[in-house]
Amino acid sequence: MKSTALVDAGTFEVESRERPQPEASEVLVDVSDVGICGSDLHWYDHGRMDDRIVEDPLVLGHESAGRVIEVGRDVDRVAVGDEVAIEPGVPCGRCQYCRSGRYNLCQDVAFMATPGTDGAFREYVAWPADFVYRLPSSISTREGALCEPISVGIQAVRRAEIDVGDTVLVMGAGPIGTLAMDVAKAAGAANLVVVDIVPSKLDRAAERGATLTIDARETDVAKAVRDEFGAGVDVAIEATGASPAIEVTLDAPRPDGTVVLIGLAPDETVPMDTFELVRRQIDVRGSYRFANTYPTAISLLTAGEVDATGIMDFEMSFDRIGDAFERAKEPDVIKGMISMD
Ligand SMILES: NC(=O)c1ccc[n+]([C@@H]2O[C@H](COP(=O)([O-])OP(=O)(O)OC[C@H]3O[C@@H](n4cnc5c(N)ncnc54)[C@H](O)[C@@H]3O)[C@@H](O)[C@H]2O)c1
Ligand SMILES: C[C@@H](O)[C@H](N)C(=O)O
Repeated sequence: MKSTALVDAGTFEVESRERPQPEASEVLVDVSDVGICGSDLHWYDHGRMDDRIVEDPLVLGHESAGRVIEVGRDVDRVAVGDEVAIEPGVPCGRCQYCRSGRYNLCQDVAFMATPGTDGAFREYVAWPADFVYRLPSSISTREGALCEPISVGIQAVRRAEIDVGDTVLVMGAGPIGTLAMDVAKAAGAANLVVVDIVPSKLDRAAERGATLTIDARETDVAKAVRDEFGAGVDVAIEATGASPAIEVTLDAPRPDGTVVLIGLAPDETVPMDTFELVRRQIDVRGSYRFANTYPTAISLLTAGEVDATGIMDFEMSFDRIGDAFERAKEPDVIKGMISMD
């Protein structure tokens, strides 16, 4: 089968590999669509992330979907011919986090497109059947591939415990912030404030339902929020990973409000006014990956509550993966897709 691996920062190599054989509990998926995630771009640009280094060729891509073409002998939850979304992280199933349903915190997880676990930029993936989800006929595999970033949004909204009628600020209108906004709306948020520094992304957020958009380069966000909503927002979700944006997000909630941090700022130390956080009794929560979210993502797509297609800016074929990665880095792009067929 054809596969594309990152061999060094900025260098992909097309490889011919053995087509994988599914084990008894696995399925073989003919991959049809893969989204390009910011972390794929990070691996591509730097060949490393925090203390993890790409030493052996690594297949990127962890937002994927396709068609089941073979099933292992113990598999009965999906069948040959089913279109499925692939959940990219397979946890150990034995640790305290797995056993309590918080498998996103498993320390022994095999997560696609991180050193040691190949991702989906290859023709076929053999994957545990428990981590593939059948897509209804109304959902395309292109949309299904985006169950992954939708799941990041669902996890954050669950962590935020959003209530009906809440005012929610989302910092960052990239794929994660935009999809988190959709999920927050589906969870009952009445006012959705979206902040970014790219005007076209703010326009798109307004088109899909943001009630207020703020350009952080021109406006004092905390003041704008207080002018509009008095004491501040109920919930602020950080989805940029940029230090100045994280600082502003921490300042956005009303007393007793909540901040959920999704954005990763791996090389930065972010100043935090702990006195103010304590005085205003703010809950600051991290949100890491996701657990038990794929069925919800599929339901939200089916109900039309999340618009995955609306964030897709372009689709390129597998043989143009290098061009696609370069295009995906442009600031106006929210999501680039690779069509594997
Ligand atoms: N916690 C997790 O499980 C998890 C999962 C996926 C992604 N992430 C992280 O979430 C963050 C967002 O992911 P993404 O793929 O949407 O990233 P992205 O880079 O595509 O989007 C980030 C957005 O933030 C905007 N931005 C940058 N600086 C800003 C500032 N100072 N003020 C306002 N907006 C600003 C950018 O213009 C962009 O639209 C990243 O840090 C990513 O690593 C975390
Ligand atoms: C969760 C996933 O989207 C993220 N990029 C990660 O690697 O953790």
